[in-house]
Amino acid sequence: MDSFNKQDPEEIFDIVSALGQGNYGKVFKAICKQDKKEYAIKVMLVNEDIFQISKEISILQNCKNQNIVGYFGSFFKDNAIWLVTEYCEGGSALDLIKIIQRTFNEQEISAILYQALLGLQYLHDNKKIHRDIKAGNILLNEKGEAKLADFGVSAEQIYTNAEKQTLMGTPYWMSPEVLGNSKYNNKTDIWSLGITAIELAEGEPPYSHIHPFRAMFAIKKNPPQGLSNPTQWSQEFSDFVKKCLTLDSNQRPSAKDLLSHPFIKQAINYSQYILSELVIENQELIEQYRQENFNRDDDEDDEEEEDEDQEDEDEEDDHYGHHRQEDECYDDEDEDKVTRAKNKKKKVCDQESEDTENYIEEESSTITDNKSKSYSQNQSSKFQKQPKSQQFDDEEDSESGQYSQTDQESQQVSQGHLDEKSLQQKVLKKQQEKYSIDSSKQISQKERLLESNLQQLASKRKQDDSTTDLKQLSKKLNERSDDLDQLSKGKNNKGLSSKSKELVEKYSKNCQEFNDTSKENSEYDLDQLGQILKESKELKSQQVDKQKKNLGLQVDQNDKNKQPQAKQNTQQKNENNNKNQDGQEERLVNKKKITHIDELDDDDMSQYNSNTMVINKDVDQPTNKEFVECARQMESQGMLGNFKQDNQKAASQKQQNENKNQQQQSQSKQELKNQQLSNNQVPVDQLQSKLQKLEKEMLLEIEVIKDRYQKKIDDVLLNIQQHQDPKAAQIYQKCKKSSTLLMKNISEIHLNSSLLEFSESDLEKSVFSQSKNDLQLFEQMKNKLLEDDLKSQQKAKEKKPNATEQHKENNSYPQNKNNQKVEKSSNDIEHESKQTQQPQRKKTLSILQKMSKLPFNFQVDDQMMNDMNLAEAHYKNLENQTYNQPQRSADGSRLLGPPPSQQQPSSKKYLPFEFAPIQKSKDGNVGSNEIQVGRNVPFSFAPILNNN
Ligand SMILES: Nc1ncnc2c1ncn2[C@@H]1O[C@H](COP(=O)(O)OP(=O)(O)OP(=O)(O)O)[C@@H](O)[C@H]1O
Repeated sequence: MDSFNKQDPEEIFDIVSALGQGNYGKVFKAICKQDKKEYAIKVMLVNEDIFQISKEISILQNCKNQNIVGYFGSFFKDNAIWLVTEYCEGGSALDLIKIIQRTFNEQEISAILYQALLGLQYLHDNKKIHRDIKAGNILLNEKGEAKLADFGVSAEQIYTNAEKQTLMGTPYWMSPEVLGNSKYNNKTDIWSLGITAIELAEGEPPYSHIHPFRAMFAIKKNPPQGLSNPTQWSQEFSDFVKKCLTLDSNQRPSAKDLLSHPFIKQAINYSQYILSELVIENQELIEQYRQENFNRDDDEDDEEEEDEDQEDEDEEDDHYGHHRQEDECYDDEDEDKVTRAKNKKKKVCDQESEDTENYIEEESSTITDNKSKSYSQNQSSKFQKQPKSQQFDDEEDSESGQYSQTDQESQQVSQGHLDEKSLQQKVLKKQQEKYSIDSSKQISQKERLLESNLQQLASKRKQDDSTTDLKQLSKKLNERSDDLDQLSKGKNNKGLSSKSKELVEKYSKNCQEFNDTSKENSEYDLDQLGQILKESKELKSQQVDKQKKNLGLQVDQNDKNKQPQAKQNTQQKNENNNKNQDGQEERLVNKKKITHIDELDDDDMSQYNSNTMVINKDVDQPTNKEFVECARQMESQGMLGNFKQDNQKAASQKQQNENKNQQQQSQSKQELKNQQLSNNQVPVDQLQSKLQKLEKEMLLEIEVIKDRYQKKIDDVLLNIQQHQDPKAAQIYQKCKKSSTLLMKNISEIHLNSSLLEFSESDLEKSVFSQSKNDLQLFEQMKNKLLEDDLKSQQKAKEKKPNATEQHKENNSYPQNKNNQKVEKSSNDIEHESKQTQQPQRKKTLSILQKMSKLPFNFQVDDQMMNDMNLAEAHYKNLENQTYNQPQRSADGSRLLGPPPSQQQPSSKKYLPFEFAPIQKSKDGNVGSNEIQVGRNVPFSFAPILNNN
């Protein structure tokens, strides 16, 4: 009694709430009036075993370790012992499993077991055996410390019974050596720790589905070897459990050994952190759980007072409890009843059950008196109604299974009950006081809890639902617009760089991902989508017109007319709808929401498509093969719907047409490509086809989304209208909200789409300006050649009079050496002129040839066309002149044909016939003799004459 504090504990502590109910008494949370710290007080009724309890307490007093629950003192009041220990905010590991409604994960398990092992190591080093290791006896606090508790009683029992091989502990956690009545040592705690590991992982110890008494024999006969389903767990964990459950206790590793097991070693760094988080995170739930339990226990106690029989049944239901005295009068029927009532899953086969039953019969008679005694002693009744003195004194009654109480004992029990009852009432009163004082605090706490729950829910939702996907998507699309930026830069640098190619591929991938993610999100706002599509369509149409104008192309009036036509169609459709649905006004009002989305039906989409494509229609459309491939990809993702069929039809038709043209085109395309490459020009077709493919993909995406929108919104509206379904209305609202995000992404698509167009237009401009440059170059060269030509003409004129004179003098083409000389010198001049002009001509013509094959229907200006036509005509004329002019024989007596070298003038091959249609002169003659050399004809194109 010396070890007990003589003071009245109620003067020292304020009991604030109940923490739990153990087999030996209730545990309360108390605040020390002096230091204002929180403590846990276990209130146990005592009897003449008080000396033994004080011995236990003294042992507890000697245990000072971070992983053993701290002891602060004990009080004796009203036949009850108040055991004051440190308060652990998290309660027991078993409590936590119930609170968080899940078993622990491996990290958490290793964290708990690591610290439990530290506690065990301390105990074992101090020659103590806990003997009741289980999840319910491992307490956790906010600091993340795990502490072994409830060992006080065990410690006492160690002293008194260890030498006698006493049956101690809680059946499911008991080691085979304890159950086998053989000598045991601290390794029994290791076994129990192994079972605890299973309990933490699976929620229950092995054999928990059968009655504790039967389980004892089952364990002995067929000891558990490890986790039920080791493949679900890591090898380390599985191995750890196996090692703990080594049958031969000598071979079983010690706490120290296990502290260096890989499964435990890994927890050294995170153990406290993880557990602290677990406790803090669930603090509110823990409080709630305690409160509920306290109220429930209180109710149960009231019922027990009213009905003793009921109380006995409650004791039978003590499934996880220690052995009870009633075990001696164990009744198979009762046990079956309990087992059935528990409705536990059957892990052990029937054969085993039968075996165990037989075993019970055999073995129960062999349990020693001593064992029975200690067994009974350990199994004091749940609410302490069975005084320990009787457990020891009334052996006969215990063994025969008779439960009898003397009046005196009944008095004690009732007194005990009263004490406990009054204490509870006090607690309740205190709680009420506290709650009334702190009611506002409580409310705000609850609000906070609610708020944090909502936040958690929201953040979970955020993670779970597709809004996250949309956010990611938006990010990706943003990236994509950067990509396109870079792409256009790449383009300006002439040709698709590998980087650009990479970007295009990346973009396609993004599109793909967009499709995937948007598929999951079915809550779109059709209204807004429709609006955006409409705007985008208009914008695009404007852009197209502008670009066409810039390029000197005619704006397709049909295109302009198409849109209003589509609108007219839709309006017509709507009007019809209205007519058909006369008398259903309400529905019409709502239907409008859909109908103006109907405006963006297939008509508009195809219009939209044609608008976006018109600029490229003569250039290099993506092949149908590519298109079909794209459609196929989307189909494989189940995204095409009706759109697919239409497009497939269109695609196959297009394919047929294209096949016809393909052969013709491919040759010229290849030529153009080669030329472009050789001239270091933009490989326009490559770029164009890529860009168009991207554009197509985007349009498909939009179409798919639009379809899905329509269906969803239709459904929802129908529900609202027809069934007045409030849930549908809610969904609709939700739909509206979530659509904002989606719209952002759709706008992104359009933004990018515009970007794409802009880059197309950039491309065109760049080609156009390049062509312009070429034109200027051409002009410069032409002028220079003209100048040169005039100069050489001038020169020729200066020298020609002699020749002419001589020619006049020698009308009959005499064989005159001088004459010949003169002729030769004239020819020389012409040849000189030809030689200087030829490279320049070559260059000019190559430019013209290049230009003739330029994309985008490049148009040659009038002046240039005129020049070229004149050049051609002049050439023809000269050719005729040359061929028609009679040559004279060397003696001048007869006319000869043109020399072989001039029969096919070499300059002919330079003429750009391909692109310069022959322009007839005013009189309708082409290349007539009327055209005079050196007057209207650009001299550069005139073939050099050999005026022999
Ligand atoms: N120091 C403590 N801090 C916080 N809660 C505690 C503390 N001690 C006990 N509890 C709570 O009280 C409950 C009852 O504890 P107690 O040790 O009396 O019983 P038990 O371990 O559940 O059963 P048994 O009596 O079989 O050992 C525990 O489950 C735990 O939730």
